[in-house]
Formats: sequence, structure tokens, C-alpha cells
Amino acid sequence: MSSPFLEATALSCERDWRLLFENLDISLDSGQMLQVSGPNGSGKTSLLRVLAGLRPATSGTVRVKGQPLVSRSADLLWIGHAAGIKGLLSAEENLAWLCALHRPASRAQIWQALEAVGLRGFEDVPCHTLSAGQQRRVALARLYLDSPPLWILDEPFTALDKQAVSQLEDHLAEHCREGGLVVLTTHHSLSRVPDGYRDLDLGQHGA
Ligand SMILES: Nc1ncnc2c1ncn2[C@@H]1O[C@H](COP(=O)(O)OP(=O)(O)OP(=O)(O)O)[C@@H](O)[C@H]1O
Repeated sequence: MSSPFLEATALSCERDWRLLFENLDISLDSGQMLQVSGPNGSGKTSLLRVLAGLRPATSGTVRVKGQPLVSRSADLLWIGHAAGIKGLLSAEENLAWLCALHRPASRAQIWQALEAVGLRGFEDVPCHTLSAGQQRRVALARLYLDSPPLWILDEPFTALDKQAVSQLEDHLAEHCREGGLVVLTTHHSLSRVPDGYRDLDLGQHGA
């Protein structure tokens, strides 16, 4: 039997001597979406960072395709709750830089991705002059470029208007339908979820 794409076993996480969650098991395969929910401070971001290999768990293991997770794994795309873009660079430059680190993209592909997130005409202005929602769209444009199957997204809907929220929901569901996987946190209640949707409430499963 093949291993799940993402498998976390007996995960526990402590921060500042506080136990956020313990003994958490997660198994996720192609087509599935996991929404990590729970109150502020319950450990959602901490869990996502552990699953993305950006911080160690206090105990437990994370495996991707049966292998121990390595930091900067090429199998996953992480977008944190801060837009994570450089204000002095343009939208195009930000994406070119991020893509160069992971999966190179041509100028035409980057412009297409920016168009997909409604940023046509804003490709070459410095990002610090964009609104918060536009800056979020720059970060999310990576979801419209060649990307790994597993997307780990911390509060991706922050600052987006209604139309952009709806578009992103559709895009995430489509990614799952096409065999991708999504792990996300959001306080927004999703109105369209794929068949393989699951919720993990750290308010109930946390420590
Ligand atoms: N860099 C840090 N150093 C120490 N403690 C931290 C750090 N980041 C977060 N924490 C603590 O870990 C706990 C969980 O934080 P986390 O950001 O994972 O929660 P969250 O569920 O994502 O919250 P929110 O819904 O507010 O985004 C909080 O009590 C927080 O104070």
C-alpha cells in the first residue's frame, strides 16, 4: 500500500512552555483539503509551520510521500499569513524572485498569473503602493503558476474582497479536484469545498 502524501504522526507542539496540541495524527492524500480551525492562539499557524517544515514539532514526525519532511521541500508551496512580498519590488519582480527560488516561470506566465488575480495594469508598480488586498493577490498569484501538489496556506483570504474570496475558493477546490492537496487556516467559513474536505478543530483537539 502506498504512503499518504502528507502524514503527521503523534505531533505535539509547545511554545513558551505552553502545550498547544499533542498527539495529533493527520493523513492527507490527493484531492483532499484540510481546514485547521480553532480560536486565536490555539496553534493553527504553529501547526501549519510544522507541516511546512518551517519549525520543528516538539515531538512527532511529518512525512511527505513516505519520506521525512525536509525544509524547503519541493513538494509543497507555503504562503504565510503575511503577504511575504517585498515592498520595493514590483508584483512581477516579486513573483520572478519567488519563482526563481522554487520553480522558474517566464515573464508571460507571471503576467498571466497576475491577470488571473485581477492585477492587470499593476504588474510593474512597487508593491508598497498596492493596497493590502492587492498585496495579498500578488502572493496568491503563485497559485496560478506551476506549483507543487501540496499547498499550505495560512489565512489566505485575509484582506480579499468578496469576489476574490469566491474566486480563491473555486481555485482551491479545483486544485483538489485535479489531484492536489490543500491545508489551510481561515476564520472565514468556506462556502464551496471539495469532496475530500476535512476540518481539524484545534479548539477541540488541542491540549
Ligand atoms: N514566535 C513565537 N514565540 C513564542 N510564542 C509564540 C510565537 N508565535 C506564536 N506563539 C504563541 O503560540 C501560541 C499559538 O500561536 P499561533 O500563531 O500558532 O496561533 P493561531 O491559532 O494561529 O492564532 P490566530 O488565530 O490568532 O492566528 C500563542 O499563544 C502564541 O503566543
